[in-house]
Amino acid sequence: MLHLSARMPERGLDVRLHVERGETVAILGPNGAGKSTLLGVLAGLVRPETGRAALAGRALFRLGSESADDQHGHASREFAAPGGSRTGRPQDTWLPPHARGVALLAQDALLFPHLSSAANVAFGPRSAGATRREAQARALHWLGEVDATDLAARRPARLSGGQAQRVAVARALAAEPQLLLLDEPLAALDVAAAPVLRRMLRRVLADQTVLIVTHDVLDALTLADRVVVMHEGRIIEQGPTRDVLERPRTRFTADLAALNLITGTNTHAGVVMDADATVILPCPSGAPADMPAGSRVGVAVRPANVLVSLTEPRGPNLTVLPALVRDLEPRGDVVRVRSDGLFADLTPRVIADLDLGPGIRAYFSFAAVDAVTYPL
Ligand SMILES: Nc1ncnc2c1ncn2[C@@H]1O[C@H](COP(=O)(O)OP(=O)(O)OP(=O)(O)O)[C@@H](O)[C@H]1O
Repeated sequence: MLHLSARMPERGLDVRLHVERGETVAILGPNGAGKSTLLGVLAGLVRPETGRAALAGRALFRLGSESADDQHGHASREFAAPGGSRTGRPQDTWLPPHARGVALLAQDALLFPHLSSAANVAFGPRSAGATRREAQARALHWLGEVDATDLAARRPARLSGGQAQRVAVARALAAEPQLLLLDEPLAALDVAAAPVLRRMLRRVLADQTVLIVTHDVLDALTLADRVVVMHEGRIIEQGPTRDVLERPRTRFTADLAALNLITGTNTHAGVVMDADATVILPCPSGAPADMPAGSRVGVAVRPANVLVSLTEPRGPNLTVLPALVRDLEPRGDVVRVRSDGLFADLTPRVIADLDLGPGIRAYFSFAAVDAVTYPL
C-alpha cells in the first residue's frame, strides 16, 4: 500500500517503511527522532534530498539519482524507474500535498475559524468537486462517526479542545484519504478528554491506513497494529505492538513500556549481563534453539516484580543487583524506586518500612520465573 524510502541528511533522516492497506502503525521515538519530519515528507510539506514513495501504486515522489533503498541494496520493484534509468534530477517527481490522497492531522485541530464545524468538514469534499448537497451529506456522516453531530453548526471558537479535535478527525476522513497521518492527536487534550477521543479513534481508524506519531504507549496499545521506533532519524525497532512493547530491544522502548531491560549473552550457565559480566542470570530453560549459547538476549522484568531490600536476599534462581537508590516517584498506588540499575514499584508502606530514600544502598532482586528472556 505505502512504500517509502527517504534520506534527508540535514535532519539526519534515513528511513524505509512499508505499510499495508488498513494497517495502523504507531511511530514512537524520543524528541528529535524525526517522527514529524517523516510525516511531513509523506504529506508533501518537507522535501527529502533523495528517496521515493508510492501510495496505492502511485508515485508521491521520486527524488535524486539514488534512493535510500538503493544505498541499502534493497531496490524495490515498486520504485523501479522506467527503463532502469538513474540519471536523476530531470526525472524527479514531487506531488503537491493536495494531490497525494494523504491527510495530516496535527496536535492542534487547525480548523477554519470562520466556518461552522459542518462547513469545515465539507471543505475537503467540496474542493474535490462534490456538490454542495453531497459535501453537506458527507460532512454530517463523518460528524456522526466521531459523535459530533450536535456540533455541526458551531464555529471552532465555541468548541473545547476535544470537540475541535473530533471535528478535525471528521474533516480529515471526509476527504477520503488513502493515508491518514496523525501527529500526536491526543497530546493537547486534558486527561478527561483523551480516553473518549482514543475510543473514538479506535473505532473510526479500524478500516483506514494510518500512521500515528505518539509519545503515549497507551495510544500504541489501543490504536496500533504495529509499532515503529525511531531514533536519530532511523527506524531501530519495529513489529507487532505487543511484541515490541513486551520484548523491548532498546532502552527507549523498555522505558516507554515501563519494563526493566537487561541485555546480555546467553551461555549454558545462564545469561551473562552486559553491564556486569560477573552477574549470570539463571536462564529458565537452558539454551533454547532460538537463543543458542553465545547469542544476544534481552531479559525483561516488570517493576512490580522487582523486590528491594537492605540486606542481601538469597535463593536459587534469584538475580540480585546491589545499587544506589537514585530517586522515588509516586505513581498512583505505588512508588517507583529508581536505581542506576533496576527500577521497582513498591507500596508506600514498604518504602516507609525500609526507610528508603535517594542515596541509600539497597539490593534489587527478581525471581527467574518473573523474567521474560528473548533473542535480541
Ligand atoms: N523546520 C525544521 N527545520 C530544520 N530542522 C528541523 C525542523 N524541524 C525539525 N528539525 C530537525 O530535524 C530533526 C528531527 O526533528 P522532528 O521534529 O522530526 O523530530 P520528532 O521525532 O518529531 O520530535 P518531537 O517528538 O520533539 O516532535 C531534529 O534534529 C530537528 O532539530
